[in-house]
Amino acid sequence: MNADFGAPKELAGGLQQRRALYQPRLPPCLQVNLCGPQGPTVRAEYGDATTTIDPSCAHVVAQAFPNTYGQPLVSFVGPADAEAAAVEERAPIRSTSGHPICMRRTGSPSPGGHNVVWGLHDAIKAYNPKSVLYGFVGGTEGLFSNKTLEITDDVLASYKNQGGFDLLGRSIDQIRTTKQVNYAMTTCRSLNLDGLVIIGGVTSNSDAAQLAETLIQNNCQTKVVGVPVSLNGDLKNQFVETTVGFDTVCKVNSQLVSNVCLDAISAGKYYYFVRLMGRKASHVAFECALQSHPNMLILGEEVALSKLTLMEIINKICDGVQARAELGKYHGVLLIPEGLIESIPEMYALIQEINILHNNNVPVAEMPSQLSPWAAALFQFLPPFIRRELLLHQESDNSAQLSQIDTEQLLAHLVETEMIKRTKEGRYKGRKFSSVCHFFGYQARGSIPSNFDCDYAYALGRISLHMIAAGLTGYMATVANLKDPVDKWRCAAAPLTAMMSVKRHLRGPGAIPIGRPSIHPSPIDLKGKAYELLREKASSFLLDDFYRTPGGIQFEGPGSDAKPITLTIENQDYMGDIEILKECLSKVRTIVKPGCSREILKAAISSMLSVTDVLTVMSHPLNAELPLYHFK
Ligand SMILES: O=P(O)(O)OC[C@H]1O[C@](O)(CO)[C@@H](O)[C@@H]1O
Repeated sequence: MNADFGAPKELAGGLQQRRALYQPRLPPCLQVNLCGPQGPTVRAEYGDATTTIDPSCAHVVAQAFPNTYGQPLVSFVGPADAEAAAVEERAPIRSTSGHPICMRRTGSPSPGGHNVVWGLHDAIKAYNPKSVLYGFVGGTEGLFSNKTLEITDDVLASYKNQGGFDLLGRSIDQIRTTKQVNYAMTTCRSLNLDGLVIIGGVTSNSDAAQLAETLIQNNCQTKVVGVPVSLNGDLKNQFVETTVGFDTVCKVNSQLVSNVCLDAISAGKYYYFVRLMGRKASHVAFECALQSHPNMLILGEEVALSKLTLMEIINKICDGVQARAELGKYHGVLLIPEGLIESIPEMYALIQEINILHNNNVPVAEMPSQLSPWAAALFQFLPPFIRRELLLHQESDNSAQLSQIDTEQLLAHLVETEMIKRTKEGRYKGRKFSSVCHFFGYQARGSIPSNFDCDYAYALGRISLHMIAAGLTGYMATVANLKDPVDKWRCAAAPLTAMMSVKRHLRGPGAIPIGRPSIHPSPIDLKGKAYELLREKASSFLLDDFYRTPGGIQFEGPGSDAKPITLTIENQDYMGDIEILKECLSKVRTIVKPGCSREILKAAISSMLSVTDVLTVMSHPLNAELPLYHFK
């Protein structure tokens, strides 16, 4: 374990130091703490009782969480003057911010994670300066073994608005077994904690729900609160619009992808196969495609829905390569999510067989010989590097180690083989196919967080304190209206059980046990507006080299308040966007002549504006009137 957790960091002059001075903007209801130590506090308002996201399993969730199921939604509002409480009258709070992370799935470092701790610290001190905030060093293992670091202004100074999660670190990814839960409970008791804040994605927050329930059952007073932090962007539901870290990671990766696009078109000789992080869901790859317009994007969700086989995917890519060759183009960029491999039906079945062998403690060297005949045949067909990677021990959610499987190399290898075959058969007459592979994974995770992630994370940290102060347990801190400026954000808390569902999955041949209730990753909405837009543009992306260069993250000036396209589009209120529409029109005015045809207008809009703007213009009720409206 790193002994230097919490040690002051030397910040590079210029940008890094300047970022440390950035003061996150606060949603209105949280600004009250700025009124000074005697100022009023935030008030919790209780709404309707909740059930679960999937009503068909409400009874299972209710049974598993008898004390925390059905709790009401809570929203936080500014104070009523009469209720203003002097700081001195409030009892101090002892809270910790655990980062129960680790392993490989949830809780991995996400840009913005430090600001949750900072927000919580500032809120706890504003609540009562005598309150104490501890962080568990080394993540979950620090929680189990009660290794804490007191978070103070001095400790935080060089971590504000900085990337990574090196303030507290990470270890394993779960608080799940009875032993682990008991260790956590012992720590909560021995520190006499009022609250435990768990920062992470779907897995960490599912574990938080279980811990909250267990603590109540064991009369432990510590309140457990979850905070949605995950670069994967897959903790998304009617209560949670996005997770902290997703915006930054997509911006960094979009820049890298667009750099590769420009390189591809400049050199004109390589196909770049780029794999992006995101676990089972493809949100990161999807957002990066909307930002940078690569030639192809293979979404895991599409593959799973259409049950595309590996060879069908390869043929689809080869058809694209061939269509481009007919236009004289021998370069291109293809994006894939790391979860693609598990979305391919036969690969999924193979991975499941390997998992069963792992669960039965079969030595890795003996596994290939114990596969079923069809799985063994598929396994033998795969290149040796993929075989080795597939045999790695699975993650705690039974999935393969997705970050370690070079799916982009597998696809590039099979595409090359197929293109050679097509050449030999006389079906392809173009130049030799050449590929270069990349995995854009870890390089984005430690990035300096965007303004959006800084603000969002800091607000969630502050909300956590108000949740603990209100006595909430088994809840997640949430912020609504994220697509709008911060002064329109609404702060709330939603019961973790309300986000749960139960998945049925096979654990052994023929067995049909029911999974435990948990928060599951949300896939891309294949009926959503963003996906519809991407589909509309797919053939133009494939053939026209419609690359877009969003550039690096901006911290000041134009672009510094840009939000994820998917977040914006899915929450777009077209009627309310007349201002954006007008702005789009004024940009278009500079390149098309009055009275031009609708097609030219559409092309101009597409080439000049971001996809968000295009969608805004094209879907706006005034769209039908556009030429008249604007050009008369
Ligand atoms: O750092 P590790 O343990 O390799 O974890 C990698 C995993 O973490 C994530 O970056 C975030 O959950 C995933 O996209 C990836 O599969």
